[in-house]
Amino acid sequence: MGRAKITIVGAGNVGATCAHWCAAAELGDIVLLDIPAAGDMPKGKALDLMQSSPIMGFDSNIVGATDYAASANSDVVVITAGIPRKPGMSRDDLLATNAKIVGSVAEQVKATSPNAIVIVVSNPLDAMVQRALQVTGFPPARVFGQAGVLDTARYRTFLAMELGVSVEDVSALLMGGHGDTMVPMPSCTSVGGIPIRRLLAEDKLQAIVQRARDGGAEIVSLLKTGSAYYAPAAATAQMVEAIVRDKKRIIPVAAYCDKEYGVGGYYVGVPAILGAKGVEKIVELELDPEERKAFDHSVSAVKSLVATMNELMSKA
Ligand SMILES: NC(=O)C1=CN([C@@H]2O[C@H](COP(=O)(O)OP(=O)(O)OC[C@H]3O[C@@H](n4cnc5c(N)ncnc54)[C@H](O)[C@@H]3O)[C@@H](O)[C@H]2O)C=CC1
Ligand SMILES: O=C([O-])CC(=O)C(=O)O
Repeated sequence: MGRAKITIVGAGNVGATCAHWCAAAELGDIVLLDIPAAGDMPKGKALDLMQSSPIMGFDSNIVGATDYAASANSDVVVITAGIPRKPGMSRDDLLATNAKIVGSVAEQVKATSPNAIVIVVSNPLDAMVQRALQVTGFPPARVFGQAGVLDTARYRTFLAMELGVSVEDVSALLMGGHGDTMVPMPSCTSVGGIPIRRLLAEDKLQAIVQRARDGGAEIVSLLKTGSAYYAPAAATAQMVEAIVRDKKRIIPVAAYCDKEYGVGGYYVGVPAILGAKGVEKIVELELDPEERKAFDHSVSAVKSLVATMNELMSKA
C-alpha cells in the first residue's frame, strides 16, 4: 500500500507546523500549499523540513507549491488558509475575510481532490467548516473541523498542572462551538480513571474550565502578532493520523450534526469516531440539564454566525 497523500493548504504558522508534526509521525507524503503571492516560501519550508528527515529519522516526501496541480488526488486536505486574530479581536471578527478564502480553497479542493477527506482549521472554525461543506458538496462525513482536540488538550494540560500529575492520565471531553461558548464537560473528565470531582474542588475546577475556554485568547495576548500554532497543529495531526491509520479514535470533532443532538444541520463539537472514512459515527450522549443548556447556547451562537456568513456570501 502506498503512502497517504496529505495536502496542507496555508503554509503559515499552523500549516507549516502541522506539516512538521505529520512528517515526524510518518503519516504520509505532504504537499504544503499557499497562494502565488507567497512566492517560493512554501517550497523553502518544505525543503527545510525534508532536510530534517535524516536527523529525525522519518521518510516523507514534502513539497511546497502554489499550484493545486501538485496536490491532485490527495487523500486528506487540511485547510489552514486565512488570517489569524490579533489581540482585541474575537475569532468571529475573521468571518468576512476567511469565508472568502476558505470558499476559494474549497473550490480548488473539489476540482483537484474530489475524494479527499477535508479537515478545516481556519477560524471562525464552525462557520468555516460549513463554508467548506457548501462549496465542495462533499458528504459531511468527509468534511469536518479541528477545534475540540485542541480545546480538550488545553483543559487537560491545566488539570495536569493543577494536580501535579502526568497529562497522559487526564482524560476529558469538551463539546460545542470553538468560541467563547464552548462547553468543557466535567462529568466526562477523569484522572487515572478517577472522576475529576473526587480530586478537585469545584471552584478550582470552574477556574480551569474558564481558562480552557479562554485558552486561544491567552496565547493571542502573549504572542501579540497572531494566534497559537504548536498545539493547534498537533491537534490537527492527531486527526490526520486517526484517518490515515484508520484508528477509530473517539475524539471531539467539529462534525455535521443534523438529527444528532437536535442541532439541525450545523457543525459543532461532539465526540465522534474518526477513521479511514472520516467521521464514522457521532457519539450521542445524554447531557445533564446544565450541560444541555450550555450546549444549546453554544449551538445558537454557531447558527447566528453561519447566518451572518450566508448573508455576506449571498452579497459577494
Ligand atoms: N481551529 C483551531 O483550533 C485554530 C484555528 N486557527 C486558525 O488557523 C488560521 C491560520 O492561522 P496561522 O497559520 O497562524 O496564520 P498565518 O498567517 O501564519 O498563515 C496563514 C496562511 O494562509 C495563507 N493563505 C491566505 N489565503 C490563502 C489561500 N486562498 N490559499 C492558500 N493559502 C492562503 C497565507 O498566505 C498564510 O501563509 C487562522 O484563521 C487561525 O485563526 C489557529 C489556531 C487554532
Ligand atoms: O485563538 C485563536 O484565534 C486561534 C484558535 O482558535 C485557538 O488557539 O484556539
